Amino acid sequence: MSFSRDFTVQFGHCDPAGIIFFPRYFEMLNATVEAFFAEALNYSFTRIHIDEGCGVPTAHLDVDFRAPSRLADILTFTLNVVRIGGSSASFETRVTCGEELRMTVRQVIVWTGPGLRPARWPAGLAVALGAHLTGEEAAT
Ligand SMILES: CC(C)(COP(=O)(O)OP(=O)(O)OC[C@H]1O[C@@H](n2cnc3c(N)ncnc32)[C@H](O)[C@@H]1OP(=O)(O)O)[C@@H](O)C(=O)NCCC(=O)NCCSC(=O)c1cc(O)c2ccccc2c1O
Repeated sequence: MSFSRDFTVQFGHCDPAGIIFFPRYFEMLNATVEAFFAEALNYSFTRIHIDEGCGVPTAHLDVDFRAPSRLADILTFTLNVVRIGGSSASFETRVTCGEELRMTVRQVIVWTGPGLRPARWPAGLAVALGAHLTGEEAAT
């Protein structure tokens, strides 16, 4: 099951060349992941970070920029969970503007407990992530 979020490219997202500056994509990506945890997994960043003193830092990012984005473009970030490990999970996010592919991201996040050490996914969160698993692992 995919999770999607739309962002409109604003003036402040763009560089003097008139295209989106790449760190702004990563902020949108993080906003997508944050919304995915809150809305799809019912496990907000406030609960993770403030209430439980845990975290989900990104350990790995693999990114391809396929076409530039410009002011007023409406970008759709579509996130899929493609792997769930003991303490990590892999997300794949496609960024499109209409039919055009703008960026693809493969991201590994790691559940961390106190002291930012890796820890096994809490059982309920693993189940919630599993409900969103797509691809080969979901079929097995
Ligand atoms: C991330 C670490 C805490 C991992 O610690 P360590 O390297 O000791 O991990 P292990 O070897 O024990 O492996 C545990 C687990 O992780 C997988 N893994 C580890 N490294 C990688 C990697 N480079 N690529 C892919 N996978 C990796 C490993 O396979 C194991 O998986 P299992 O499923 O088998 O258990 C540590 O490396 C660390 O602290 N790194 C620095 C993290 C960091 O600074 N990231 C950038 C800034 S943080 C950030 O951007 C961010 C912060 C948040 O709070 C977020 C919250 C929510 C969403 C996103 C956030 C976010 O992006």
